[in-house]
Amino acid sequence: MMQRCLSLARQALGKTAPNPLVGSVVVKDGRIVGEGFHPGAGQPHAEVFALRQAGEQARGATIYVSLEPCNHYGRTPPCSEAVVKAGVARAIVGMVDPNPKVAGGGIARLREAGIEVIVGVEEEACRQLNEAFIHRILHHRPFGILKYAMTLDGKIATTTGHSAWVTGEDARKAVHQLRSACDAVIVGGNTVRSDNPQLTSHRTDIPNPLRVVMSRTLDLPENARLWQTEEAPTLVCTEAGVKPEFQQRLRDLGVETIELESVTPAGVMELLYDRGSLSVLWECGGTLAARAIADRSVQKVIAFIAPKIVGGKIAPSPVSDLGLETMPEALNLEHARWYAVGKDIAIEGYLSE
Ligand SMILES: Nc1nc(O)c(N)c(N[C@@H]2O[C@H](COP(=O)(O)O)[C@@H](O)[C@H]2O)n1
Ligand SMILES: [Zn+2]
Repeated sequence: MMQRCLSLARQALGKTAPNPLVGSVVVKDGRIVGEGFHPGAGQPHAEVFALRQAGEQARGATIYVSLEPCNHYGRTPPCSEAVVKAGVARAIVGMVDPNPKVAGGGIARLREAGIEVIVGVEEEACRQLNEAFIHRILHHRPFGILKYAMTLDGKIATTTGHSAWVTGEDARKAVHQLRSACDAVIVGGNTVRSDNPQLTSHRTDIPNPLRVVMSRTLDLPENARLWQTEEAPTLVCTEAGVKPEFQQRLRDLGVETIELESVTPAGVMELLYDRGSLSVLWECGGTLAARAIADRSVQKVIAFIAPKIVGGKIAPSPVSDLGLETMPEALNLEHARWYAVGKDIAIEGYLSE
């Protein structure tokens, strides 16, 4: 049943920021009588949909929910009260809500009302689904994911800068899916000039992230595909007073421009936090990736590795200088795992906090 909650919750991937992904199921006499998920901020929570569908059958039933029911008035009233009012006998909760406004209060309220509560069922899977929400709540920053595709000899392009395509079709589709699950995707000016990317999900049935370009100099092409594709919003971050006429031309094309005091990864992550982002995908080149890692704007790394070799002394690699001199200084990914994606493999893991 908790797995069912998780797959319901996933239906809203990329749509709930700054809220978590949550699914809920109401079970009576071994049969599902109600289910729901949280579709997005401002809309009812998962439990409310599941209880609504269950109606009178919720009385004496068991409710499963992947995140502790909330116990506060936010954009919506507390779910704990809705669960109590519905006369549910038992609640099975995936994980405690790290939001300080909840943090065990929802569970305490249910117990106080005489409801039996079991906490921590499929907890690992529940935590993983909401890793970005947990990070955002605890660190007041979006969760940063660095994604890159490289050859077996660690290059993201040839010595001439040619990079289309390092990996095969399956890995590219996986990246489109990943973009759709994130709230923003960031590149630097170099990537716009060299790759001219679209940075969309390339599908109409899944969401697109906000596309963010970091460029101190605004040395960017007038006809980049980013300004010519309207299916996703675009934000260009630059410094005060840089190329005002070019900024105006971008705005005329529907691109938002913003002047920051300093265009650093941490500065842009702060801006995206203020705008409610949960997860941010870094799809940049090696120089910006190194800066993002150095200022702790990357929490997770997903590397796609293609079984091909390009060689070349000056061919670019996915992360440039981190100032490390010996192998023991290397950043080891925690909880690393690998899996096949078509003919390529993906390795992912977490940078320690
Ligand atoms: N248990 C649970 N189910 C859901 O479907 C949810 N969206 C949440 N979210 C928690 O409540 C906070 C948001 O509240 P509002 O949508 O503003 O009313 C969010 O931060 C979570 O703590 N919980
Ligand atoms: Zn709620």
